[in-house]
Amino acid sequence: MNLNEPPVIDFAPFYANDSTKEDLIQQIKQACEQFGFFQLINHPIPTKLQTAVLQHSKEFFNLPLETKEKYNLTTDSFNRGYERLRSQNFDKRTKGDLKEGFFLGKDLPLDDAYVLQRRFGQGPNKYPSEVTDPKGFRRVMDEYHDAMIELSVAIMQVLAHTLGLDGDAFRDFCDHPVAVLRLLRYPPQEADASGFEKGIGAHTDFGAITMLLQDDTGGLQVWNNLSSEWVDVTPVPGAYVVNLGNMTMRWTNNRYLSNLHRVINTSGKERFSVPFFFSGNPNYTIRCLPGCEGPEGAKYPPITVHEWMTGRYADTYGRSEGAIGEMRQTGGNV
Ligand SMILES: O=C(O)CCC(=O)C(=O)O
Ligand SMILES: [Fe+2]
Repeated sequence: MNLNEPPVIDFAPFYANDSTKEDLIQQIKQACEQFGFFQLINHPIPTKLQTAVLQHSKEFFNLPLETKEKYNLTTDSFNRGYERLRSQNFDKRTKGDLKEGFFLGKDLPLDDAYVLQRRFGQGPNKYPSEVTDPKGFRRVMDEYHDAMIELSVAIMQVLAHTLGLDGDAFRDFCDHPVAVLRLLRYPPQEADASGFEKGIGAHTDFGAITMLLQDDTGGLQVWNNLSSEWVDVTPVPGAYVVNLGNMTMRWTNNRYLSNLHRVINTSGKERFSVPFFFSGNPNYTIRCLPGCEGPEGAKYPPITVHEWMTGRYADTYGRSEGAIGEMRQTGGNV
């Protein structure tokens, strides 16, 4: 059976641990093969926490530009903080993506072993002090980050099952992971915008899985390989849009798709979304999984998470060794 758009899947059977779990595994497997995208409902993240994240995000983006710029992520090499409008560019025909962002991760002290080793994405957060409740902002973001790591581990267990592996096959990958929370705001596109203008140009994600919370505005689209067209990922209140990143494609030798997606916000109002990128332990080596080789063997050489992520960011953001350049040249995030 072919799907017209990524399916909405009930995650409750994961916790029920009864015969319905096998059905859940099969639904996710099919979605991974056809779209590399699905939506998850009945997951354990409380609606109240999701609402609080979106509210704090909105409040931060409402601050004056010069205040937001104080937290610019280019002031250090930890990849945390504010990313101004049009910083990233996934479509060279435009002046850059029509979105602004704010990156958060696990808030690690400077003497953490991974931070000292300058492992990718490890470091301290930046927290804005100009929002009305700075402590609340920090508490909510930290709590949400922890909860999203737990959900990521659960989804990685299901992915292992879909591939006929033990539930803990990705245990080492899930330890001390690179996990990035990205608050995003998309202003409405101008009515006279060029046909190329995008909130975020077509790209694939770098990590293992992304779990995206979106408001009810709409505008996210995914490529349907079977019908060769963009299809909407229709907002479902409280649901997570889960998509597979490049690492999962490498693990499975292309059995699972790391699929192209983009955002075009023609709604006439601003759109908020919050992707969470789960990219695993920086020292873990991604290699073709047992049973995925096929007759021609592995298509991709082994690579560590640190090397992969550093390379992908350098390609698409023009950064290297922590020095941050202009984020203009990009060949897409594939
Ligand atoms: O905002 C969205 O809906 C998509 C964001 C996205 O694809 C990304 O940040 O990689
Ligand atoms: Fe993405």
